[in-house]
Amino acid sequence: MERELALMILSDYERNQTFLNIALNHAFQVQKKDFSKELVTALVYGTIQHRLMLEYQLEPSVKGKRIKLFERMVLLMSMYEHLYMNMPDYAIVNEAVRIVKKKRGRQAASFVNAILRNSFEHKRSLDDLKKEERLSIETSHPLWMVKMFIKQYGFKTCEKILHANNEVPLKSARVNTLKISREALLEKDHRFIASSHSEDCVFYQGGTIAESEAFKNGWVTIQDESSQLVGRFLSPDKGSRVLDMCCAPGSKTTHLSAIMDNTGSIDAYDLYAHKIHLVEDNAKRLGVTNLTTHVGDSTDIHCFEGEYDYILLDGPCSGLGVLARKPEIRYHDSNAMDEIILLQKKLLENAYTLCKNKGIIVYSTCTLNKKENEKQVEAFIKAHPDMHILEERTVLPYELHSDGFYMCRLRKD
Ligand SMILES: C[S@@+](CC[C@H](N)C(=O)[O-])C[C@H]1O[C@@H](n2cnc3c(N)ncnc32)[C@H](O)[C@@H]1O
Repeated sequence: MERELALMILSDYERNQTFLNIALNHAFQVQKKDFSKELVTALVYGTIQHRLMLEYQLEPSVKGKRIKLFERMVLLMSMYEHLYMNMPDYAIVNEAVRIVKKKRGRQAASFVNAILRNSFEHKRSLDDLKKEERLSIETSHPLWMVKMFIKQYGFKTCEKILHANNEVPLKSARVNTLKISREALLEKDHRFIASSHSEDCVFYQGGTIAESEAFKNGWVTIQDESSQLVGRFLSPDKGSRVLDMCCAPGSKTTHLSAIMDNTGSIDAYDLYAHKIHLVEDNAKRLGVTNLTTHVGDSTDIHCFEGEYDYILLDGPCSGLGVLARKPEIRYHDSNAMDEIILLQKKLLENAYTLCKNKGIIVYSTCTLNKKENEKQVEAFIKAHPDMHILEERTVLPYELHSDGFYMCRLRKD
């Protein structure tokens, strides 16, 4: 049951080039029978997370053969179970053959059977590969990304980042202090434990956070710990005027409201109407009342120029800090990054125009690509000598077992 469902999700992902969480949520919603969500999630995410290693191991047995999409996903998932799930080989092969026979017929099943038996018997060594290629296959990150991280962070740090990207992310949430204190939440539900690194963060040891009473009551919202650091990095004063230029789905906007205790005002923009609805739903659940949402292009907002006390620009980015949560991002086309860098530059330019004198801007991204982070800010302050860096921080994914994040606080004066 779980394996069939996981294969359906993997095939949907592969065919439609969708995001894994979207494919997963869709399948979970339509599935009526009882099944282990945890096992399906582990099979799907694990297969995509380790894809390069799985393909490397299968390559000698499949070389030159045309393989249909469904069979390809069966081979990858079975190889994942073989290498990473501690399952006996006969059980993996029997299940794969049963499923392929049911969906594709006898011939396809015997094809899969032969390939799996052959590749399970002959584990391929990585010893002859160059250092960078070996790291690329071993951790399943494309070679261009490995080279980029080595260049920007050095080999040792790069190695730690890549391994951290293959860990299972913690179930983190932010306590919504508009409704409850962290102490009171911990008292009410012992499945939450406090993080020692930041004041609003808790980790959940129960099932799904979104199904907990605490979530339904608006006491917590799902947010990674490093993302929570961004709101505190801006720390707008109570009663101040705040602009959030790229707000959806609203994790940081609603955090800013909590920090301001619902005082002052927040204008929150996003380019897409359907995403603004998510922000509004979150704001309602969390009891946020100082927020006005707008659908709009933040490179092109002209009202209230020079009037905002605080601006958050948590803009679009390549997402290379969240590869544990969204493993599929690592296989995206690297050329898209140049376009994003240009968009970030335009957004920063407009942040400058909208910020008042002595105002504060926090620029943040969930990527570790320095061209989108340090280099972007460097070019920005060069163009605007009245902007000064107050503090700059990069959180690497292995430091707090969180997403990787970059944040920079700047003042205009
Ligand atoms: C990293 S996400 C923001 C996450 C959000 N700050 C949070 O914490 O929930 C970037 C957002 O920027 C939005 N975006 C992209 N280009 C934009 C633009 N030109 N103007 C406004 N929003 C934009 C995207 O739709 C996306 O929702």
